Amino acid sequence: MRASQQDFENALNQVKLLKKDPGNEVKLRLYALYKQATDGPCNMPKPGMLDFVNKAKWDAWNALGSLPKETARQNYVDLVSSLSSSSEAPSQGKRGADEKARESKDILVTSEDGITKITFNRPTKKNAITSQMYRDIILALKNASTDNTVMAVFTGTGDYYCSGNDLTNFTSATGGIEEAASNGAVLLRDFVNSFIDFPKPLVAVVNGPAVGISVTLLGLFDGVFASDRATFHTPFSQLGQSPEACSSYTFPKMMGSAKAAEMLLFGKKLTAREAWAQGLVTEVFPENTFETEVWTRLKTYAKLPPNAMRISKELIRKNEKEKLYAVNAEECTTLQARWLSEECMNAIMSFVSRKSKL
Ligand SMILES: CCCCCCCCCCC/C=C/C(=O)SCCNC(=O)CCNC(=O)[C@H](O)C(C)(C)COP(=O)(O)OP(=O)(O)OC[C@H]1O[C@@H](n2cnc3c(N)ncnc32)[C@H](O)[C@@H]1OP(=O)(O)O
Repeated sequence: MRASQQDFENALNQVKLLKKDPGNEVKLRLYALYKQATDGPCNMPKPGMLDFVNKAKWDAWNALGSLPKETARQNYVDLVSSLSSSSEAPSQGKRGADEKARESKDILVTSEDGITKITFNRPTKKNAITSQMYRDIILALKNASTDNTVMAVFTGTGDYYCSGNDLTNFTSATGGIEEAASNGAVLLRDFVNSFIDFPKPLVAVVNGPAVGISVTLLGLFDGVFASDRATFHTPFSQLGQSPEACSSYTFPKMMGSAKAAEMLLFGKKLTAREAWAQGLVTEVFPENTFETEVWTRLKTYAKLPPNAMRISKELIRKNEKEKLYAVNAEECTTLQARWLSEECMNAIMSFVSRKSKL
């Protein structure tokens, strides 16, 4: 839900009431988001190099580029509410730019060397994404879009990159199935929009097999580095479901309709090299040197001028944005109906109730 004028005013009042003095970095983010929300993109003349205070303010505001006023307002409200809750929980450590930053159980978020690393961290379930993990990722991307890191990188703990949506999300939801489907569609739309909106380079380090939504999202990434052990599988028809994360648009555009249908309709699982040949993967690395090679590469990329990368990304993506929002909305409406279908319910029940393989 977008922040209303009232939310914004409440946030402004709350800043005055915050008991805990936020650090300079947070103050600068608050300043920049406030200016962007009220005045739009940075219109302040660039201060001289020795005018440190105004230069820091200018840098923070200018780094927001053409972030829409509405989004800046929302980010401001979210930042204030996260500060308010952390002031109520004094045991939480201070957030620094180049240190391990935020942690939740199943999604790890760290910032180091200018990179926000977001890790699917549920290896016993092959990193399947729960409802809470969707929400954690939305928040992590929102924070990373305005902090001082240069890019965001997704990866997985253990042998899998991610096994897609946790198929028990619906069976464990409280309330009726229709309500769960409706809530699921809203959550999914917000989740995918947070990838469409992410302003900095977005990279996936695909350390192992990827299934479902973790594959379809890759069409919204700027770089996909895969181990040669990775596979890419979207078994939507088998699950009685339909594609999401704008893949009904990005996949045919990227690989042509025949190859997109092979994945999205017939559920063909691709090897890393096949995915590379279809343009879904940027580069494939041998498993034994994968981590070292990829992270060395990413650290080099993270030293490139951040504003240039952000502006170039905006140029590459901006003509597609409205289309992507529309595709996302339509896919979510379609899925909401699919989740209530017999085909889908049967598929989910058969996964949930499958016998032990022993
Ligand atoms: C209130 C509403 C909330 C809604 C939330 C929003 C909804 C957004 C939905 C977006 C649409 C997304 C679609 C998709 O992503 S479709 C793809 C879904 N994923 C799958 O179909 C994969 C299912 N899993 C498997 O096929 C196999 O587990 C896999 C091939 C991945 C691995 O097989 P393997 O034999 O190697 O390992 P296990 O099967 O023994 O798995 C180990 C344990 O992990 C559990 N597991 C794995 N994947 C999932 C999953 N996707 N969901 C839930 N659990 C998963 C598996 O059950 C094992 O658990 P146990 O050890 O406890 O048995």
